[in-house]
Amino acid sequence: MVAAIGSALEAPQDAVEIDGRGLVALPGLVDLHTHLREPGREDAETIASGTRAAALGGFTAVHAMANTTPTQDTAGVVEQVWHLGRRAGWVDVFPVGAVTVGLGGERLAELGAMAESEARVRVFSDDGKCVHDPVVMRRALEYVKAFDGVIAQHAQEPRLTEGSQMHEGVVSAELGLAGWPAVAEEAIVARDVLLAEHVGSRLHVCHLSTAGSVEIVRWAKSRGIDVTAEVTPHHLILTDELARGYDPLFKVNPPLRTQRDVEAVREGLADGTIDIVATDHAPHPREDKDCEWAAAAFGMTGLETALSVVQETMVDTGRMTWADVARVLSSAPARIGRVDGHGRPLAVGEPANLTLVDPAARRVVRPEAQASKSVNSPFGGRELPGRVVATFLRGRATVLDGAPCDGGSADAR
Ligand SMILES: NC(=O)N[C@@H](CC(=O)O)C(=O)O
Repeated sequence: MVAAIGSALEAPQDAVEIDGRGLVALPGLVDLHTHLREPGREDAETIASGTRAAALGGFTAVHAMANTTPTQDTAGVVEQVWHLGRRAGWVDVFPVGAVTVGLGGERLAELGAMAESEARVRVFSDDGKCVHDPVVMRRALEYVKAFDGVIAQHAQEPRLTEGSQMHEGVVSAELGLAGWPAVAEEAIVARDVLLAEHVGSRLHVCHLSTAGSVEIVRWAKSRGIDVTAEVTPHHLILTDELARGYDPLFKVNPPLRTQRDVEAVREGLADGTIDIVATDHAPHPREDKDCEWAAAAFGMTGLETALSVVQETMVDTGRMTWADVARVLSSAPARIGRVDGHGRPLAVGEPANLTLVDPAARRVVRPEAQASKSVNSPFGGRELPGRVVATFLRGRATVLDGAPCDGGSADAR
């Protein structure tokens, strides 16, 4: 808990002192969209390794996506993930529940049991797959109203994206790779905001990536529809031009779009149409990325670079203040996920979930030196601004001097 704020405070003798000159203090960051891969793909990431990466990125809470093996579609599996998160001790792990059994898109999973479980699930998503059947989506939206849950939709019309490899446009035509058209995202976003309005429920749009989706969400909000949206760091900075080298590090779902889309999502984030930045940290082992483009997995890591990318694209360009960063990376995701004790203002009596950032620092990203078990970062070798100096979870340092406090977690080493 924050005991006091001010200058010339009486600190206990054994207190650790940190020189905060030049640093920005943010409420601990909250990620609404992380793939921790455990259970099932511990070769890509474990809850311990992924949450250690999260702490190094300045996070104190992450939502763990449901596309694990077994799927997080029962109270038993979400409780297992929740317990493993507690045991690792780096951040609070909030499991996301699957919307449908096995992400199959047909039968609703046991949403109520997951909500009532020890994990207290409030965010439900088939992320990686779209809940494409409008009747199933409608039922899910209706069902979660009972416990103030939210459906986080991976907006991808499946028929329009069969075999898709990258954004459909000039570059895909030139490279001869099957395209993933913007309309495949926008058609689902448009349908879902109308469904959310119809049943009076809460909708969250995962990794929104096109200019058209920004316009639809802007329209929906102006109509009073209860919709929120996220953008990933990579969609704020990278474009489909990067596919020209056929390097699968740049293969991701939804795909990297055009410069016009990048401009639109930046503008949408700055004006509040897009509520949050979420990492969509999607670790994959080398063998799933060191192969030809068409065979490679979709996804990129992001927990350890997210804050730097937001600084580069939004703060250093003058589009947002650090107070806005606290909103889009902490208070708003905490509110959408209905998590207690995170995303709170830095004030006396509040839990000391806190991140200290040095905005003047610069560093070259070295994926091999990161804490994630996987190295599929699209930023390897790139210089980015900002450095997380310290992270505190309920007053306990998880990161100090930019290094993990491994004593905090027996499982994480
Ligand atoms: N974002 C990605 O490219 N990949 C995600 C799931 C997905 O959204 O396809 C993953 O789980 O790897």
